[in-house]
Amino acid sequence: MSKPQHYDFLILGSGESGKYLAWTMAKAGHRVAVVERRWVGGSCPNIACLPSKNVIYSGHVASLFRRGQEFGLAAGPVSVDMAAVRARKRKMVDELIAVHRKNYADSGAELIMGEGRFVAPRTIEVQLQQGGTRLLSGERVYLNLGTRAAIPDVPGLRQSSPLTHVEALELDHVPEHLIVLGGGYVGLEFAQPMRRFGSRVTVVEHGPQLAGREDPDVARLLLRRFADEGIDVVLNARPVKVEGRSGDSVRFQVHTATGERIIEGSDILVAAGRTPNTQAIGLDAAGVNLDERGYVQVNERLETSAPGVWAMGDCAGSPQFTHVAFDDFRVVRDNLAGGDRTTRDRLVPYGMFTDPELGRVGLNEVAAQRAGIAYRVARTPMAAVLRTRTLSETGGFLKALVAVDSDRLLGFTALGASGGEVIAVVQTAMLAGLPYTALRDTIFAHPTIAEGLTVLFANAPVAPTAAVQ
Ligand SMILES: Cc1cc2nc3c(=O)[nH]c(=O)nc-3n(C[C@H](O)[C@H](O)[C@H](O)COP(=O)(O)OP(=O)(O)OC[C@H]3O[C@@H](n4cnc5c(N)ncnc54)[C@H](O)[C@@H]3O)c2cc1C
Ligand SMILES: NC(=O)c1ccc[n+]([C@@H]2O[C@H](COP(=O)([O-])OP(=O)(O)OC[C@H]3O[C@@H](n4cnc5c(N)ncnc54)[C@H](O)[C@@H]3O)[C@@H](O)[C@H]2O)c1
Repeated sequence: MSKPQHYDFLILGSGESGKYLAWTMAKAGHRVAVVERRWVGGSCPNIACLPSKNVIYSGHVASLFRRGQEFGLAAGPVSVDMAAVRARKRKMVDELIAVHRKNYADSGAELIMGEGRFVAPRTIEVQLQQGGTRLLSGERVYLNLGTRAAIPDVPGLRQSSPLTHVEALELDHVPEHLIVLGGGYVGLEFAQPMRRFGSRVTVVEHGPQLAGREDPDVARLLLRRFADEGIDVVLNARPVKVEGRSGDSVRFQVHTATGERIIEGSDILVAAGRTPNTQAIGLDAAGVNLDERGYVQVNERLETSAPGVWAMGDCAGSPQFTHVAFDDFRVVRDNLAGGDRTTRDRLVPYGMFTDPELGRVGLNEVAAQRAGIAYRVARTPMAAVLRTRTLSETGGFLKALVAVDSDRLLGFTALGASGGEVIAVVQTAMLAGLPYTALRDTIFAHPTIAEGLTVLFANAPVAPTAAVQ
């Protein structure tokens, strides 16, 4: 083996955690290299969070266009130009990539475009994008490998060349009939805008409800809203087989509680969870152990089984959100500076960018019941939050869980206009250890969605009389 080029920090994958670590350490004067095979800045700005929210917003505008008369606007027939939707998304992504490249240049961190593979402990061979190879070693090595769409083992599915979120974000036409496999985050965030662009959409979910980790009242409302928009949802569906080719025509056979069902569509989108990018990159040669699902095994300081090697973000089994990957960076950064920061007991908020939008922080009812934690519930319909009247977006509700033996906030769910924003208020109160009464008695600006918290908490939360249905 030729002699590797040595770095103080060698980072495999330029995702959320890796890029911030690279920029921070390079600015502090360290010699830093980041190896990235495709996406400058990782998934979030290129193929995940930000482009999907960009396209979702175009879908929202399409829905407002259709509702134009309701707002006193005489709208003609709506036509959707998917190539223009894509162009707007691409422009945003290009601008974000430029910002990333500038951050690399300004910080002095070296970005090496190519596929990395371990050939020895803390030593990576890179198949360079422009051809050739480079051998690199690191005093400290960080894995920020991310995940990719999992393709369930359904006969014919892989052969049908299904869309994943990557290809779905690059469509230049509206699919005639999109079948979405999976009713979780990705499935729901794609199903609704595609419907709003004019596609027929069928969501096939093998669980008993949409958004499986959420309370049934959240799932029911989303189901009703999807039905109102003309999205067909098949629950408790066991995929049997797929025939045909996505982009042309597909025939999807599913087994449901009421018997076999054939769904004929033009395209199929796989949104059924994630697979970590940890295979065939020599992690065994590096002494890095994986767990039974293929994620890198780490302790709460994100140290792997190999000395001098850390893992961060999705590939380390952290909750799969960009804000969590960012916090993984902060854990590593602070410990490098001599701190003692861990991933334990993090208060992780969630936002699902459906319409109505879902925001959640802390416990919901199913999680509290599963953990055997007693709680009281405060609940108010979004229609009682006056701002929603001004928007004609009155669907949804606010729901808070409060301890039984104190006024401590246990969790908060907002399903409705700005649901992903208003949770930040409750999250901050939870972090500060404030009782719910502090929010009840705060003067919030009128008319804002946050003002709804005073409405929500105006009446003392009550203990649930029965398990949530
Ligand atoms: C459609 C979609 C929408 C999402 N929306 C949101 C959202 O709104 N909010 C939110 O918080 N989260 C969202 N997520 C989740 C979020 O995108 C991920 O949790 C986050 O991007 C994970 O960041 P990461 O740094 O762990 O990995 P990534 O950003 O995936 O970075 C890993 C990088 O490593 C590179 N890589 C992998 N292997 C190698 C190798 N061998 N050599 C070189 N490079 C390699 C990959 O190319 C990639 O760029 C969404 C996910 C999807 C799929
Ligand atoms: N707004 C956001 O923050 C956001 C958006 C998109 C993705 N994400 C992250 O990415 C992760 C992955 O998203 P996802 O939607 O792929 O996964 P997910 O776990 O959220 O949902 C997958 C869904 O597919 C279903 N499913 C799995 N296999 C199936 C099969 N064979 N047949 C039918 N249904 C099947 C599951 O029951 C589940 O409901 C999310 O969990 C989340 O962490 C976040």
